[in-house]
Amino acid sequence: MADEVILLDFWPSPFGLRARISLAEKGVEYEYKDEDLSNKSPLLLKSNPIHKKIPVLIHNGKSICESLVIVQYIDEVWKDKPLMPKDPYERAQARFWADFVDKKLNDSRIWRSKGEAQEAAKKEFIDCLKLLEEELGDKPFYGGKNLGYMDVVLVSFACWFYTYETEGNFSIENECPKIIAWVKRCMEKESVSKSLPDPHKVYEFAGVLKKKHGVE
Ligand SMILES: N[C@@H](CCC(=O)N[C@@H](CS)C(=O)NCC(=O)O)C(=O)O
Repeated sequence: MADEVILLDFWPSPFGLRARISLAEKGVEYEYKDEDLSNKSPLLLKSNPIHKKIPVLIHNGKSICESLVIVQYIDEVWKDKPLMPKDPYERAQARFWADFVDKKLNDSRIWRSKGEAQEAAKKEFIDCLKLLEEELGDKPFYGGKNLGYMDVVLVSFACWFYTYETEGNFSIENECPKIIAWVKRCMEKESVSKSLPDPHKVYEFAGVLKKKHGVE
């Protein structure tokens, strides 16, 4: 019997995008369900009762939560085009940098705030990207010759870069040209270019969110 794969997601979510890119890389067919996060579906509440967040992957009735866990699960179940490095040390490094992205890079103050808070967020963001540039080194991808786990984890934020730049009034390419060159390389992969939403649509969405939360 064919696998039943459902993804509970929300279109501009970088976390959901990690699952979408991984499933596309592996060529897995699935049912996509876009959630209204202000009115979460009973299925989402039942499948992720702890955090009540997207993404949730439901594979043959079993739910898997948290994007980093989901990407690793997808990689273990569908073995074609491995995302995780084979070597245990390199795997540990990939997990370390993925954790770094979630703890340090993911900061909505860069587009939601103004003044000092925004400047501080911008500086931290650029500092993080510079460290990530160093980690990439001369490799085409974090995964080496091919797209790997860390590439999937980080590139999911690329559709937000336009919002960060427009709201923060800076150019990521000027600050971190190697990161932008890497994003362009990732976008040559159909799994990435077909998954990432239009950055202008994301910007419009961010504007709506700011208005809703009373940020000018
Ligand atoms: N650590 C989680 C973060 C997921 C997350 O923050 N999801 C957001 C959308 S981008 C969400 O579902 N928010 C709904 C809520 O907080 O109620 C992951 O990596 O999956």
